[in-house]
Amino acid sequence: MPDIAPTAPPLLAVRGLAFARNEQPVFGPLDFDVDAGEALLVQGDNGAGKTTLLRVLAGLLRADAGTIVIDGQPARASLRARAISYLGHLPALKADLTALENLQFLCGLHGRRRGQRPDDAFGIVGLGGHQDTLLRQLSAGQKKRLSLARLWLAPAPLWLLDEPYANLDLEGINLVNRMVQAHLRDGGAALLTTHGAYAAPPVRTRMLVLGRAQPASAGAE
Ligand SMILES: Nc1ncnc2c1ncn2[C@@H]1O[C@H](COP(=O)(O)OP(=O)(O)OP(=O)(O)O)[C@@H](O)[C@H]1O
Repeated sequence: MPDIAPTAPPLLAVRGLAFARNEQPVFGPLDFDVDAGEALLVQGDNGAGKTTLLRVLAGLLRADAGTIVIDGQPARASLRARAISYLGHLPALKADLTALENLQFLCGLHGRRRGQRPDDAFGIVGLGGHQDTLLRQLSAGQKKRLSLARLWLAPAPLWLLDEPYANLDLEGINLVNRMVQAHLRDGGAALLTTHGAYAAPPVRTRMLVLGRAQPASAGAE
């Protein structure tokens, strides 16, 4: 008998996923997989449903049809909480806490990767010296960098990144790409929405184009 090694399930498997508002379809039905070590670039025009898709995957909106399976398990709330880190348009940060207090608070909620401390993340995202700055005194780009620090600290393997490049300077854009590369190298996966042409990180990437009459997903390197 040949020795056939069992193959790992995709980190994310989506089948027949559809979402409608007021009976008007926003997207779907969609079928796609994302493997560990892979990025999925979600593209489409304004209003095509990119943010909605990420919010459905994160469990913030309920799908009308379809299944979401994470690492071989149905995506129940407790699994999503462990497995998914969602970076949305609005940073989930508290205006009257300092930058460091925000990270400590979020690590308390979501846990943190082994060996990583909130203090260390400031240097990684280029916010060194801002630990004690109140969140409301940070610029939009600095807030985005703080959200990236939270993402960096989170232990979740599946990153859902909605416009992660927005408000960032060129160095910040490179930072996102380096973070995604390192995360994928560590066996994670990332879904990214973006309008930026520069924004495909140099990693194994699939494309998902929403809002067009064509197959929903196509593989790409
Ligand atoms: N809270 C809401 N209530 C009602 N309709 C909404 C709401 N949010 C989004 N929509 C509608 O759902 C559709 C998809 O919006 P979504 O934000 O997912 O698009 P998107 O592809 O992310 O767009 P963009 O590129 O502009 O960010 C749009 O037609 C939008 O008008």
